Formats: sequence, structure tokens, C-alpha cells
Amino acid sequence: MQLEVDIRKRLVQGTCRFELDVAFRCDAQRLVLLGPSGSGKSLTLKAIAGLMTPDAGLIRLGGRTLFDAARGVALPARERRMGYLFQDYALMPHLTVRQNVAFGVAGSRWFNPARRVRAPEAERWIDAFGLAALADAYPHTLSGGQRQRAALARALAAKPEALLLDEPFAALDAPLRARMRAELSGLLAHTGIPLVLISHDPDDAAAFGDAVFTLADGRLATRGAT
Ligand SMILES: Nc1ncnc2c1ncn2[C@@H]1O[C@H](COP(=O)(O)OP(=O)(O)OP(=O)(O)O)[C@@H](O)[C@H]1O
Repeated sequence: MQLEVDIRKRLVQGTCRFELDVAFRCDAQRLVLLGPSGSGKSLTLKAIAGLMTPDAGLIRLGGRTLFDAARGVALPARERRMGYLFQDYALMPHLTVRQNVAFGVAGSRWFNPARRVRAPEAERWIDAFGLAALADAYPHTLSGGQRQRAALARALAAKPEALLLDEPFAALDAPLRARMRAELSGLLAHTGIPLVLISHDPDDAAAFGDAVFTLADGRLATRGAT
């Protein structure tokens, strides 16, 4: 992955001000952004996804300009084709696991995939994450780990340009967290899909950090490779 981020954003919330001023280049396939709560990790990830517009700067991925304030470029999120996973998994509650994953494949073509329909790319990821027996279940009946698998399957089924994960394992207990890390790491190695993962857990950096950058107070504090 060739990712270049050089962005600035000023945010004001009541009497609190926050200034994001982050610049880095990364050639590693898997990048982990570490940092304490409130250091600007989510804002940086949202800027890459196209869910937050910086005041200034640029973002390039794989030679494609996603954002360039000086040239007036700001690709909408859907055109960036990122697999973005929030902390709370964000599965659609009225759709089964299969429909949720198919929604990822189909995007705008199948806004509401029929329960019967089996899209090959959805089935592939349902199988890869061991969800076949739960394919007709609804999200509220799943455990945290199962929901996480379903959300990852949906994100990967869309064949994203990159997978952007915001604290993906924070809600899981320690043994499950270790299993999910190993599982995702193995599956990603097969796809070649680049990963940007944000976390405050050094174990995530150890598992996924071909490169590890640390944020503090909205700025890059350290950078390193593993
Ligand atoms: N829409 C907003 N308006 C004003 N301030 C915001 C907004 N979004 C985030 N902030 C502030 O920006 C700072 C960085 O937020 P961010 O969500 O990027 O932190 P984080 O490093 O991801 O933290 P956490 O690990 O707790 O998720 C915080 O102080 C937050 O209050």
C-alpha cells in the first residue's frame, strides 16, 4: 500500500478545541495507528474513508488522490471504496447475516438483498469466517465475536481498496480477541487488501503492524516498523 496523509483539521466543541495535524507516508501493507483516547486516530481514519473533510492537505492511496484541498479534490466516501468498520460493527439489524454480507457485495445494485439470494462473493466470506450456520440469523441473536466476523465479511465482500478498522477487537474478551486477530491476519494475507487499523492496544500493533505510527494530541508522535 502506498498511503500518503498530510491533513489538518480544527474542531471546536463548546470550549474544547482540537487540532489535528497529521502527516505520514506508508509503504507497508498493514499500518497500525496507535494512540491514547482523544489523540485523533478516529478523525484520521474518517478522513481517509471520506467521512470527515480536512480543512487542508491531501490524502493519496495507491497513486489515487482521494483528497487534495489545494486542487479542490474530495472524492465522496462511496467512490473511495473503503471497507470501513466502526467500533460497534454497524450491522443492519433488520437484515440477516447473509443479507448483511450480500449488501457489502452488491452495494447500490442490491439495496435490500432478498433473503433467498446467494451471491458467490458473499458466500465466500460467510464460509471464510465460519458463519455458514448463522447465515440466516439476525445480528441481535449473535455474540460479539460473531457480529464482528459478520461485519468483517461484509466489508471484505465489497472488495475494498483498503480495510479501515477502528478498534475492531475492543469489545471482545482476551481469548476471542487473540483468535480474531489470527483469523483476520490469515484471511488478509490471502486477499492482499491493505489494512489501516487504529487502536490503543499494543497487541494490535504486534499482530498487524508492518508499520506502526503513534498519535498524541492530534499529531504524529513516533513511527516505526515491525
Ligand atoms: N465532530 C467533532 N467536533 C468537535 N470535536 C471533535 C469531533 N470529533 C472528534 N472531536 C474531538 O477530536 C479529538 C480526537 O477525537 P478522535 O475520535 O479522533 O480520538 P481517538 O484517538 O480516536 O480516541 P478514541 O480512542 O477514544 O476513539 C477528541 O478530543 C474529540 O473530542
